[in-house]
Amino acid sequence: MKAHYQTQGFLIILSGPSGVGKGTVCTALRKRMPELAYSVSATTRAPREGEKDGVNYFFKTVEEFKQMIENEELIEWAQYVDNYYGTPRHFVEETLASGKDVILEIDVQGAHQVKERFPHAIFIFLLPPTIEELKNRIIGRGSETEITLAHRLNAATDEFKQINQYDYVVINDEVEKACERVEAIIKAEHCRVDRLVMTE
Ligand SMILES: Nc1nc2c(ncn2[C@@H]2O[C@H](COP(=O)(O)OP(=O)(O)O)[C@@H](O)[C@H]2O)c(=O)[nH]1
Ligand SMILES: Nc1ncnc2c1ncn2[C@@H]1O[C@H](COP(=O)(O)OP(=O)(O)O)[C@@H](O)[C@H]1O
Repeated sequence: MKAHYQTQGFLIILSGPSGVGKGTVCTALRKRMPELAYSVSATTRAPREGEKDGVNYFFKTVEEFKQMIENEELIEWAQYVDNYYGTPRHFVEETLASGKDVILEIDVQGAHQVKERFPHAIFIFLLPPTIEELKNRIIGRGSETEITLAHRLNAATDEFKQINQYDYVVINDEVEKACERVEAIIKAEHCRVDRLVMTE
């Protein structure tokens, strides 16, 4: 008898409201788990100070983004507060096939689409300890005007309602603790009985 784990990598979805700390937790997680591949999204949003094309996002014009949708180059895409965001297909499929796990840091609408196409993906909802803290984090980041802040908080109220569609919830009270929880989830998922492959 030979036992081994499934050789295809796992698709991990880290989602949750804007400002909860998805980017921060993902960056810290990649330090803890360098074997985890991170999918860089395409967006029509303007780069923030310090953001680099191909590192934080692939920055696209609306025309370029629409062409990517047309060519089926995205596994999911969503319009979020006036901009388009989407996950390039090629990198995700190639990396999973090579046996590496891939993490997507995407909004709740996108996570919903991924669930339809990749039902075995691992869905994690990152939750702020309180709404007040969520607001403070968005304000603290200094990236929003009063109007876009209000839009993001409104979107968050709808996003919380989707929490039951996720496999796991991780409260982002402290970055390191949240990372430990996500790491524990990924490691446990690798040992699930339905991931086991037995041969003679
Ligand atoms: N559906 C989808 N959402 C994405 C993607 N990339 C980023 N997002 C989400 O879009 C929202 C806005 O992202 P961004 O403007 O960078 O703001 P921030 O995440 O709040 O810093 C966030 O909820 C992101 O997680 C993607 O490829 N697909
Ligand atoms: N656990 C935490 N405690 C305090 N501040 C945090 C925590 N996680 C993230 N932050 C801060 O909150 C803000 C939003 O985080 P960010 O990673 O940009 O969120 P998201 O990617 O979900 O929009 C940033 O200023 C970040 O430094």
